[in-house]
Amino acid sequence: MKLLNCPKSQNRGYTPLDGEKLNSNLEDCKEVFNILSPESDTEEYWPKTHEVHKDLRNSVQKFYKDLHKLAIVVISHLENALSLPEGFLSNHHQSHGPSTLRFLKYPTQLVQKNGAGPHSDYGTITFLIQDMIGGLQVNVDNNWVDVVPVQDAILCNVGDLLAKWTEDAVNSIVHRVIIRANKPERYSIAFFIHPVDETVIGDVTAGDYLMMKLTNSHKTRLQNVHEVSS
Ligand SMILES: O=C(O)CCC(=O)C(=O)O
Ligand SMILES: [Fe+2]
Repeated sequence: MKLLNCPKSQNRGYTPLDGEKLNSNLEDCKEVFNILSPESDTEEYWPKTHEVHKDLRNSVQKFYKDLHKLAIVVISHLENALSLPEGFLSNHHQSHGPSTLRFLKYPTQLVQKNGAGPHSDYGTITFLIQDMIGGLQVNVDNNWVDVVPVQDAILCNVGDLLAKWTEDAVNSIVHRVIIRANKPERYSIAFFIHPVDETVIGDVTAGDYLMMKLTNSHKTRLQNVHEVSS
């Protein structure tokens, strides 16, 4: 199956195993497929329809919309819990905004390897769905603690912009993925909920912050099209 590589200035489409570093000091070992909102999604980044199930794109777009609705509910509850005015956070999110749905695959390794380097997520909140293989860890007081997979659970992480926005009433958490030796390949899905680009948070706009973080994590891309085993 052929997939168009993610352009450096954007966060969409396919990123190969060596295409991204979530922590500048470490090579990641993961494949990624990102989609933006259905309104800004274009066919060119998808595999050709004869290579995948014909409903794949529609189902993923519907999944995006459902997750976005759920995110607005969670963000509204957060406003309430943090005694913020109604709409203070939620009004700055739109279903056709820059939130990103990401599918990740971590291949089997013979020795333990870094899957995704230590980082915090960039946006408002992240929903994370992981399979039962394990390897996700959060950093608590300088110790790595396993996030033990729970069937059908959705994890919710606080992102950097939400921490800034709430003046650290909530904090983004540093996390990573390690690939333990001889484990089956691991799959996860992340939905990054980002405010619309022009939202001013502290001394930055959400769009500028996101662009700065994404540009740092994307390595130089040498090829445009990748042949991917399905
Ligand atoms: O695969 C995972 O469980 C985590 C991925 C992640 O943290 C990310 O893509 O930001
Ligand atoms: Fe993350």
